[in-house]
Amino acid sequence: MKKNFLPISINIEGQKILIVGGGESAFKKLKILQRFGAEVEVLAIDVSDEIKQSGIKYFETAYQKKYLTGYLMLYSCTNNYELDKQILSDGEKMGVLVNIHDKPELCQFVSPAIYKNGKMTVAVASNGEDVYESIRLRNKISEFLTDNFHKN
Ligand SMILES: C[C@@]1(CC(=O)O)C2=NC(=C\c3[nH]c(c(CCC(=O)O)c3CC(=O)O)Cc3[nH]c(c(CC(=O)O)c3CCC(=O)O)/C=C3\N/C(=C\2)[C@@H](CCC(=O)O)[C@]3(C)CC(=O)O)/[C@H]1CCC(=O)O
Ligand SMILES: NC(=O)c1ccc[n+]([C@@H]2O[C@H](COP(=O)([O-])OP(=O)(O)OC[C@H]3O[C@@H](n4cnc5c(N)ncnc54)[C@H](O)[C@@H]3O)[C@@H](O)[C@H]2O)c1
Repeated sequence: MKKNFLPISINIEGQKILIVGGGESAFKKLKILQRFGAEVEVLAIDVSDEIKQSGIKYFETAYQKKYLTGYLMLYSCTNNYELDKQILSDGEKMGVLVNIHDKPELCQFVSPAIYKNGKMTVAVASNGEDVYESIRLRNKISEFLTDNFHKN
């Protein structure tokens, strides 16, 4: 079924967010979420050293549905498509919003390309259909704003 993603801004200051998967993609996602004040936790069979050293709470274990309790939302960055399908189904049942990294067909929400400067945020998205165009447009906007308004 065709998806229609509504762009909204959610307050995640102090909210618990779970990342399933502990590799490079999970680390990138962690950095973005921390910029917005979330209390991020990571659950994965193997958690990378850079995630361990970032000081966040992590669980080095295999995913199970019971671990979803208490989270506002969840980002899955695993390397297992069947597991990702299961996580989406579990999230829907448990009332946890699910994003499966780079898999729009398994996402309840998608992440836009962001330019953030103080309280102002510009978010560019393509309804999950053309991420490279989102990144290109964000970069153009970012250059324009930096040149015209945010010169140091
Ligand atoms: C904007 C950003 C936000 C973020 O992730 O926070 C984001 N992707 C980012 C980066 C990025 N994504 C990809 C690469 C190349 C990596 C590589 O190949 O090495 C890089 C570059 C990189 O990693 O540097 C590949 C990719 N991504 C998706 C697919 C599948 C597909 O499109 O079908 C494919 C494979 C495409 C192909 O077939 O080639 C899907 C999604 N990516 C989205 C968001 C959502 C759509 C948003 C929208 O509506 O436009 C959506 C639908 C789901 C989601 O993940 O939420 C972040 C910008 C970081 C920044 O610069 O700030
Ligand atoms: N690395 C990138 O830059 C990149 C770029 C584009 C797309 N992707 C996609 O993003 C996803 C993740 O990429 P990555 O490079 O971070 O992968 P990775 O292989 O480094 O990490 C996968 C993580 O999933 C965990 N995992 C697997 N099965 C699990 C289970 N049952 N329970 C708990 N944890 C489990 C592993 O322990 C590991 O920490 C993949 O689908 C990949 O195709 C990654």
